[in-house]
Amino acid sequence: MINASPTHPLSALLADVTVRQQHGPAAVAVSMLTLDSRQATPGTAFFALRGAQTDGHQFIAKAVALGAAAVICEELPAERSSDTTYIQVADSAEAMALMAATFYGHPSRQLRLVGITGTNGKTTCVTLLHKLFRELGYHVGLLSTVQNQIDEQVIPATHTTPDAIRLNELLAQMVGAGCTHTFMEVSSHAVVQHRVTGLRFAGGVFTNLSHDHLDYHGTFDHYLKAKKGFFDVLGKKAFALTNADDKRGPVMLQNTAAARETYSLRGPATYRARLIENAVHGLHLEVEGREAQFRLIGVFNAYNLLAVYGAAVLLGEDATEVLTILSGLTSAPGRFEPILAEKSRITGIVDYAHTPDALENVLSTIADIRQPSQQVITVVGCGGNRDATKRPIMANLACQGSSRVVLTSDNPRFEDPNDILRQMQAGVQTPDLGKVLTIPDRREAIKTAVALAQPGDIVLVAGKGHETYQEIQGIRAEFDDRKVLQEMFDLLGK
Ligand SMILES: CC(=O)N[C@H]1[C@@H](OP(=O)(O)OP(=O)(O)OC[C@H]2O[C@@H](n3ccc(=O)[nH]c3=O)[C@H](O)[C@@H]2O)O[C@H](CO)[C@@H](O)[C@@H]1O[C@H](C)C(=O)N[C@@H](C)C(=O)N[C@H](CCC(=O)O)C(=O)O
Ligand SMILES: Nc1ncnc2c1ncn2[C@@H]1O[C@H](COP(=O)(O)OP(=O)(O)OP(=O)(O)O)[C@@H](O)[C@H]1O
Ligand SMILES: N[C@H](CCC[C@H](N)C(=O)O)C(=O)O
Ligand SMILES: [Mg+2]
Repeated sequence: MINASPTHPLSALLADVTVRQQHGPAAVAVSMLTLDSRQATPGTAFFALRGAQTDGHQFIAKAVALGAAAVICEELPAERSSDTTYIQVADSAEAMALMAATFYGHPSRQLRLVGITGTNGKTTCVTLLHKLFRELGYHVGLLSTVQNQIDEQVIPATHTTPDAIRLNELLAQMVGAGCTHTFMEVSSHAVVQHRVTGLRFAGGVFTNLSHDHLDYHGTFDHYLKAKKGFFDVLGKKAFALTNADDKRGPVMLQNTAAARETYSLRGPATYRARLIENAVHGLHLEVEGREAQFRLIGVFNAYNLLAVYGAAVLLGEDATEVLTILSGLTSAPGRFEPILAEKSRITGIVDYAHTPDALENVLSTIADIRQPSQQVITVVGCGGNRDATKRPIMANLACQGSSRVVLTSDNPRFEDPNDILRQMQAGVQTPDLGKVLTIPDRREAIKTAVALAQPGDIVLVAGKGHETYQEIQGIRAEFDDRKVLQEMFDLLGK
């Protein structure tokens, strides 16, 4: 983690940290922070984190051998170097976040930082907010699954929410570039791993909660608590905006000190909207008494638009101006992105639906806007080394909403793709068996779906959205659903 920040005395970096034990001088100079022993150099502070795969405490000696000036850990090693200062804390990840914020000069305090959390819709909302605030004339930062941005400058993203060191480094760059606002996704992993601890948020937004990541969180209740943890620590000057129509929406705000605000398409709320039409050319909504046409499609996007509208108004923007700009915006890449076959009028849709709820929403949106003559052919897979319990559910949902389904691979990672596909097949009900094909190679699967499509039909390719790779055994090979779909339209003369 290279940075150009000046050197800080360790004692200054510990200002917000409760130290259990200290061995060595606190005046030692720290020029870099890292959570990876392999990145340690002289002057580095190394944080020993307990991870999902391994325990960073095992690598303390390695970091010290590479010159680490300080080690922050939960358990002190028995053998210690006299050239290194050892700090024992209750939670290394928490200490890392607090120290990273101090190291980078608390950039979140110099921005209006808004975090969006929820199972689905985070990328869509932060991307819309970034575009909206750019059009409103601000310098704006973005931290999202697809990419990070400072105004129009793109900085590739490795995570939905970066680790605390990288996150504060990026926020500091945003401040340096004159940004006044930053919109970021807050994943449940990020909350649990203290990636956002110590940041000052101007607001938090909740989209929805449904089945995902049970591999990591263990139970739905733990997953809910992770999301709620974000609102629990918001300050009293912040706003907490929640989806009143989601069963878990009100729960999120139970223990927050922030101002409680709500949005709803169904009942009373701070920000209310009414669906007038969900059509192939976009949504027609009435938002707080004003009618507006939007380019985004699907009732779920009415929620995203309303959340964005509410957040913008809570940040002090003019409601009419916000609506006018929002009505012209397009969605994030790979979210209900159309790929059209000109000759055959087949509509390809690439969408990042990788959870049961997202897939159900996308398919019901297609059902709402399609003509009765249009058949829906769905290509879908489930990620490897991720929540396996969603596999049979997603296969069944694909069958419920489609005339034909091609089950295929989606980043099998270190799992055998055939195992994943067998688990998906287990969710297919007997009457649906005839409509399902299983083709592990994603390119072949898309080709087959295009070959099956009749003129005018709809081919939904779900799960990878903006992703430009297929990850197999740790290797990412180039793969873009949008390009492959277009390639197959051309190849098959559609
Ligand atoms: C499950 C998970 O969240 N893992 C994250 C976690 O890694 P980990 O717990 O597996 O780490 P580990 O391999 O056990 O290692 C423990 C510690 O030892 C250190 N180490 C390890 C080896 C060594 O030689 N030296 C050394 O110091 C590691 O740097 C680490 O600090 O901490 C790492 C550092 O921050 C992350 O990069 C890593 O993200 C992995 C790559 C990942 O795939 N995460 C996904 C699941 C994730 O975070 N997703 C969410 C979004 C989900 C959504 O959008 O819905 C996200 O925010 O991106
Ligand atoms: N408000 C919503 N409710 C339900 N489903 C949604 C909503 N918004 C988007 N979706 C569906 O979820 C998919 C992912 O959307 P998006 O990328 O905005 O979510 P995300 O929360 O950022 O996901 P991730 O956790 O992977 O970062 C979309 O492609 C769409 O299928
Ligand atoms: N943020 C999610 C994205 C899943 C996207 C899907 N294509 C997959 O690879 O499983 C995750 O890392 O679990
Ligand atoms: Mg996202």
